[in-house]
Amino acid sequence: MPTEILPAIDPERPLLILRGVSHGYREGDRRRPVLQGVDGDIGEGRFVALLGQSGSGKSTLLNLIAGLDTADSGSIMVRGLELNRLREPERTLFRRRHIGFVYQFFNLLPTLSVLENVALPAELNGLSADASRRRAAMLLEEVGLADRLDSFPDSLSGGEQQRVALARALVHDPALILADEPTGNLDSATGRHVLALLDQSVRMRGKTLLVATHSREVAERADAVWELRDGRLMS
Ligand SMILES: Nc1ncnc2c1ncn2[C@@H]1O[C@H](COP(=O)(O)OP(=O)(O)OP(=O)(O)O)[C@@H](O)[C@H]1O
Repeated sequence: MPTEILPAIDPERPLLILRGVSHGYREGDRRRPVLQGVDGDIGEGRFVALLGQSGSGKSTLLNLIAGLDTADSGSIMVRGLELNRLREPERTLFRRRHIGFVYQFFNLLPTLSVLENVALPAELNGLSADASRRRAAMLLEEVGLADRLDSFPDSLSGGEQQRVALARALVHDPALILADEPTGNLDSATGRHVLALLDQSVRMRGKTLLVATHSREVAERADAVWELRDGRLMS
């Protein structure tokens, strides 16, 4: 698929602007609303924690920002690029190029080695196999896994798998990192380590981070806290 079809993002424009974002899911013959007019802005290099009760719509919002789904109405702009105007193949390219995603259950590919898992997003963005592997190895060293490059994900602990997932989210130098309960499946000490690495990606690499979480500890580290209540953001 040619990468040229993705409209350019403008580095001068605000990183993320949400205006009146609404979304619901079909339930029988009606649509049950989940998000009902979400407004919010995130500037470059900020760490925002997204809180809200179970079922309040945190994952729904992250999926919309990642371009995995299209909002029913409203506007989601990433550096001037209006996601709701993109067609499916463009949204795939947008996500591949500009988003790093960290999931609660890691989502590593079991048949690829640790190094291959991390190198893949860089290769998908057109970097050569050699350069992708070099960059992947460097990031894996930074998260303390230099000696596990040839291991397979199922031989790693949860915390190690999440560190691989974090390296994978950074390898293609995305504009925005989205993390959905990244510490939710880890014990508290391991969760703290992963949180410190996420925080480092903001403080040292200037990355922008939006983390859906139930953890007060994550919220305390963040620059700002968004809380989803009744389909809207309270800040
Ligand atoms: N694909 C889907 N089809 C139908 N309903 C869905 C779908 N995805 C989510 N929902 C519903 O939308 C609501 C919001 O779900 P979502 O996963 O976004 O909440 P959440 O805040 O991330 O919850 P949690 O903290 O439990 O992960 C829930 O009621 C959920 O059942």
